[in-house]
Amino acid sequence: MDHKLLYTTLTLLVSYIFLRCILRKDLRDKEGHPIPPGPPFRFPFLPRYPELILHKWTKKYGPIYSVWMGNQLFVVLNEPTVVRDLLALNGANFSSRWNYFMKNQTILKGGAITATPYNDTWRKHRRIANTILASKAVEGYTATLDYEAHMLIRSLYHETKQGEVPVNPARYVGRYVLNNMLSVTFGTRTGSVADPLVKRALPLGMEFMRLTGPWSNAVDFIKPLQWIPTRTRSRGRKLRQDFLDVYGAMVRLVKERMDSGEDVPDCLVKSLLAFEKEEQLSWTDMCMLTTAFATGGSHSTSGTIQWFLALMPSHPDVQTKAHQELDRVVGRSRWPTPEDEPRLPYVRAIVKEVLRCHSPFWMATPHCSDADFVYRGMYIPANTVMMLNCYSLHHNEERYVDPFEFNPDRFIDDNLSSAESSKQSNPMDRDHWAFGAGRRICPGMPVAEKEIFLAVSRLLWAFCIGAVPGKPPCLEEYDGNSGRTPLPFEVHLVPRHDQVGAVLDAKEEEIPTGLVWTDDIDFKLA
Ligand code: HEM
Repeated sequence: MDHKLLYTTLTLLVSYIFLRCILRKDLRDKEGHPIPPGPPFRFPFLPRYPELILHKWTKKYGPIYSVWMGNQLFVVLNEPTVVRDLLALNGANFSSRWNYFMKNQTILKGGAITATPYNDTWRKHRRIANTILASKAVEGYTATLDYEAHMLIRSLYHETKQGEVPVNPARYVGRYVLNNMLSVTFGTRTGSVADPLVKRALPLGMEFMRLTGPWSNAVDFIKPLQWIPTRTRSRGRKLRQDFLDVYGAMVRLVKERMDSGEDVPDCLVKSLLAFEKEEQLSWTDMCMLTTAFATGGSHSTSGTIQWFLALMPSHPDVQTKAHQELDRVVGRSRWPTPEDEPRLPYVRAIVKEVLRCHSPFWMATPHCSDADFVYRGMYIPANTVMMLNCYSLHHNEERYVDPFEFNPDRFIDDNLSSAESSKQSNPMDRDHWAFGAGRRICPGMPVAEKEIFLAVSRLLWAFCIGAVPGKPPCLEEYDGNSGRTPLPFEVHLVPRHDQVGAVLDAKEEEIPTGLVWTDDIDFKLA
């Protein structure tokens, strides 16, 4: 073979390999059904704010399309009927999880419910979560949620010196939802934003959201990168250890309280310890299940309340309407209670609109298919990642008039809870998709909605929420790759009327029975 021929052959070979690496693969099943259409290239990761490029593809390729991430096929679902048909009606096939390197293999190692494949272990863990989080069980936590919402508003009122000093609400809101989750999970709470557990637990949640974007880590899609000891991989391993240390110490504490004969309030760990043998729960199972509640349940809810606070300064008209409703229904001599919820349709509508406009997860949590499937003449192979594209679903012009406008009025006649709404037969009638879909739908919906309602209604009852001059909260960019929270911002919380202080301080409420202050406890944090 002369040099020229060798050179040409090598060039052709390299070009062939290169093109195989960057061009999409056209898969078909035995009957010739093609995979859903999609962009012509493969990607090692998608750039920051992937929802923007995905939405452009929705406009181009329609209600269902496919994307190759390295050698892994993703199918993106953008229209309510398609989501219903695949994730709900064919849930037996589309309820597993893909084995992401960072989230599923490194940090959660297939645990914490959310990373568990669709199998008997998932069924067992999900049953436990459903029991703790069912609407009926949530009634039992109402006194705690009520108390924590009061403490949230009161600490904001005093620590901002009645509206004089602007505040970054992240720590306050973070502690509010963390305390709720600590009560539900461990039967305990923290005493102040300076508590070591607040300082330790909130950053762990943030680190998890930064490390686990469904599109953002090249290491998830390019296998050889998984063998290299990168900084990201070390961060993932450290985070797992931190989860085990922090929440392991908390589980141990509940066990000690129970062993010493203390009457620990009903909580997740109490149930886990009761079912430990019967359900064959390992120590790691228990630590990871509590991590799912304390981290997954806190960050998402806190993000939603922070988005609400970030949105309000640029929507004085919305605040005025909410204030009028609150004055009419609740008055100024008391604050709104959980019982007021059905009579505050505009406040409820604000909560739904925040979840639509600023879902804490634009891509929910991806599902995965177990077996080959054909839908509308398109082939979806086994082990395909099924992506619920909340961004496109929430900006669908057919479902929402002026979808990019923040307009709570669109939900004014919607008196269903999110859990009820998700069960409607016409998927176009569902309020929003922030809690996911199908068999893996968020089991925390009832408690999350109650927490958000209490915080939002009381913030509106107590304050006019305004921007710091020259520093409006940013509504376009955000922090996190899977869960998203606003970039750090400050607001002025100006008491709305002269009875706010008197009502907030009227009585020193008692901590709901059995909850102990963590200040008094040696947490043995590693
Ligand atoms: C605004 C608040 C919340 C939002 C937006 C939210 C959203 C989600 C989403 C999108 C999923 C994935 C659903 C799917 O795979 O289709 C999920 C799963 C989950 N959520 Fe939530 N969530 C919130 C609050 C909570 C709370 C308060 C808890 C617990 C107390 C919780 C516990 C869970 C668990 C355990 C899963 C895993 C379910 C499974 O894989 O079977 N979430 N959530």
